[in-house]
Amino acid sequence: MLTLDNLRLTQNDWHLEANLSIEQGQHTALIGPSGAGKSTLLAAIAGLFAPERGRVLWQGQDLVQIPPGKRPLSILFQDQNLFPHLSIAQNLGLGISPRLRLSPEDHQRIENVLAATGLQDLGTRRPAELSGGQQSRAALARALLRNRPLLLLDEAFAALGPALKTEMLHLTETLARHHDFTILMVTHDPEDAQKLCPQTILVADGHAEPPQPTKGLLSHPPEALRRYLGTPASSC
Ligand SMILES: Nc1ncnc2c1ncn2[C@@H]1O[C@H](COP(=O)(O)OP(=O)(O)OP(=O)(O)O)[C@@H](O)[C@H]1O
Repeated sequence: MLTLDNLRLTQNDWHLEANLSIEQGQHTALIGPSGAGKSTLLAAIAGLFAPERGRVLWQGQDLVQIPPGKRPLSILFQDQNLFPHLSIAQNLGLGISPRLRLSPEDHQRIENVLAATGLQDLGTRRPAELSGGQQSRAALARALLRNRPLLLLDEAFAALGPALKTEMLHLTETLARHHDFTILMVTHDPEDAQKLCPQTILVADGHAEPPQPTKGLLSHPPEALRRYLGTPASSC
């Protein structure tokens, strides 16, 4: 279980508070107005942003003192952060050994995740030689190889066209179910939340609310969400 306990994040005069839990294996969307703090919340969970107070607990262990690279999670951004001068297989290998000292078993694991993400035979290419969708697959492959139980997606597929984005969401869901990953996904698209996430955290007005069923939240949005979605009050 992921628990945000009395968490408070601050940047200048902006604040966000969170008191909530997410069961292991759940797929949860974060949705809310621009600037509400969705990315900052993910960054705090990942250890890239220090909270003013509170705890981030995974399976009861407080992560706040654990450096980002050692936390039980992977984070995917829209900018896939692949090293341009390395092949895709080498980019993946860095996740196993920063000096690319890889055993035959490591090479086999890399081949396996490339196959699982539909990138078999593309491991020798550099990122620039892949399409946007294939680069997204490579970033997902890297997260799979890390095999950390919590997967944070910060608008990871937002730059892809609608069909490709849906394909990536389905692939992510299938692989996450297979590995029993817990997913937290920031999205601006309510349809993404509905496709992948049975529950959603609303981030608005200085609070990250406990998760609610996505369907109910989107069909009866509270005022802050209605303003953000542009839903007329009469339709609710
Ligand atoms: N480097 C920074 N220095 C100071 N304030 C920042 C910085 N980055 C973000 N903020 C502020 O922190 C708040 C939360 O920003 P954040 O990017 O987390 O929101 P968001 O909900 O992810 O927005 P969006 O949907 O537009 O990506 C905003 O008010 C923003 O202006």
